[in-house]
Amino acid sequence: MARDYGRSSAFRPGLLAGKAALVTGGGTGIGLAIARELLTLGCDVSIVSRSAVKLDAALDALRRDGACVGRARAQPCNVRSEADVRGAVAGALEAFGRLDFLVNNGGGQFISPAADLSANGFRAVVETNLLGTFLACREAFTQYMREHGGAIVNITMVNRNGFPRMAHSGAARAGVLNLARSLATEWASSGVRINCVAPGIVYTPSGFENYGAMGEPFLNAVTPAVPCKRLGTAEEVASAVVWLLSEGAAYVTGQELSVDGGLSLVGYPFPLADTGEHSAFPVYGDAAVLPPAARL
Ligand SMILES: CCCCC/C=C/C(=O)SCCNC(=O)CCNC(=O)[C@H](O)C(C)(C)COP(=O)(O)OP(=O)(O)OC[C@H]1O[C@@H](n2cnc3c(N)ncnc32)[C@H](O)[C@@H]1OP(=O)(O)O
Ligand SMILES: NC(=O)C1=CN([C@@H]2O[C@H](COP(=O)(O)OP(=O)(O)OC[C@H]3O[C@@H](n4cnc5c(N)ncnc54)[C@H](OP(=O)(O)O)[C@@H]3O)[C@@H](O)[C@H]2O)C=CC1
Repeated sequence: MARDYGRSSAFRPGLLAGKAALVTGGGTGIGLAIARELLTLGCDVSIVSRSAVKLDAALDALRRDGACVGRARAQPCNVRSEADVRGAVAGALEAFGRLDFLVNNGGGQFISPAADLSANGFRAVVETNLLGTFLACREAFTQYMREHGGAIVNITMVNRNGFPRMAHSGAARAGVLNLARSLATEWASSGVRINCVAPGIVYTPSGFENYGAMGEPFLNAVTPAVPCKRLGTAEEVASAVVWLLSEGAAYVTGQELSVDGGLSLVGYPFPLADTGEHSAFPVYGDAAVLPPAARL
């Protein structure tokens, strides 16, 4: 029987009652699923992103959702803007009086061979994913968590072997993980934990719209490469985020949890065939000993 993951939770009801969270990119896809899960467990949630239209639609859906127990609010914020991020954290605190949890989910990238990336395109992706995460962490810490403790989860990406055609994003996400490790140590004395969740390929209509015509061929190529033979759901990512925020993860900090159906165990999100011809790759020794099947 199909289960409605969007309206139920694997966690006990009321688990996060009396807590408050800020979720960046909380109006769509994975961020919206995280907001919904937190609200279902009794947490008050501020969602922020650039588009007021997306935020309004999300807020409307969350407020109509009978499973959402906590209070929801929204505030436009571009995480690349220091002033916006400062205002988003201040707004969340003003509304709910506390900020126990921060989820840095807002982000993204575009597909491009590295050789074609402009400096501005590289900068846009690094600013969105790495600078934006840093700014939100710093503001949450200085405005509230330094005195009161808290838990932070950053959404990164399965990319430990790099991410061909998304080199800008792979570099930024690796930076986010290293940032998390530094902050986990620096801020431990304030009772702040910080971890990352690295999704594999998760189907979100909003996320894949971003890739236009390139999205479908990618899906066709990647699904067979996942050991679980399917893509992930936003709710599967949200569930991992909630566990890391919860007191059940009290001894976990500075870590990255992959939610990827095993994809990180077997290679790249992009099939190697997609990275071009390899006949130019040099050989040392006698190339003639390699049978045809050993050299494509
Ligand atoms: C199919 C593979 C899936 C793999 C798994 C991953 C899935 C996901 O992550 S799903 C999430 C998808 N959602 C998003 O990515 C949404 C957020 N993304 C964005 O907003 C943009 O990608 C952004 C991060 C680049 C920010 O855009 P914006 O601030 O609007 O950027 P500008 O228009 O100011 O452009 C700056 C710079 O970047 C170049 N650029 C932007 N888009 C593209 C593109 N599609 N292709 C090539 N270049 C692009 C743009 O040209 C600018 O550079 P210059 O022209 O040199 O000034
Ligand atoms: N889906 C997948 O397979 C994977 C996704 N991820 C990451 O997970 C996160 C969520 O992705 P997903 O839900 O799939 O896709 P979405 O496109 O639905 O989510 C991206 C969200 O980030 C927000 N956002 C983008 N740029 C900014 C910005 N500058 N300031 C504030 N908010 C911003 C967007 O809202 P708005 O446009 O209103 O600003 C949107 O809500 C992203 O960081 C994504 O890269 C990682 C690995 C795989």
